[in-house]
Amino acid sequence: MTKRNIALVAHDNKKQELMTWAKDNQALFANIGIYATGTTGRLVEQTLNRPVQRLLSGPLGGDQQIGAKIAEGAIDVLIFFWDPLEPQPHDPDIKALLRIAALYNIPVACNKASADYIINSPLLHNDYKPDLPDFSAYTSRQTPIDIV
Ligand SMILES: O=C(CO)COP(=O)(O)O
Repeated sequence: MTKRNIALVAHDNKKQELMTWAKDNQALFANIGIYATGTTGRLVEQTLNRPVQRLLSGPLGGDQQIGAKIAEGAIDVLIFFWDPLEPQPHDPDIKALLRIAALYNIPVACNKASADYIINSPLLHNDYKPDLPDFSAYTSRQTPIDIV
């Protein structure tokens, strides 16, 4: 079976909830690679006692790095417990990450209920791969752009 990679991200007020969820589902992660933003990743490593591909902290560019990995096809699922009650300084980056996840047609969970659905989905544990959208109409322009 193709190896899956999951991205785990949580805002500060949601980190405890994500760690509890990750611990509760530890067995289901056994054969899945984990990417995470900096602080979330450190906590996941401690909680699950396993290595994680840690990127930068979210406010320092970590959300954008996760987004870039999704665009490269390296991440299959995004579990992002974002905080609906507190403004974040890097809100544009968060929005960009959610946009990229939608664009590349990967499953996204924003809370425990949706994360439970995804992690228990048989689709995650077999060879199912969502279709990649057809971007051919958007790839490099065939005609030069006139700049006046
Ligand atoms: O801010 C984040 C996501 O937007 C998460 O970053 P940290 O995991 O470094 O706290």
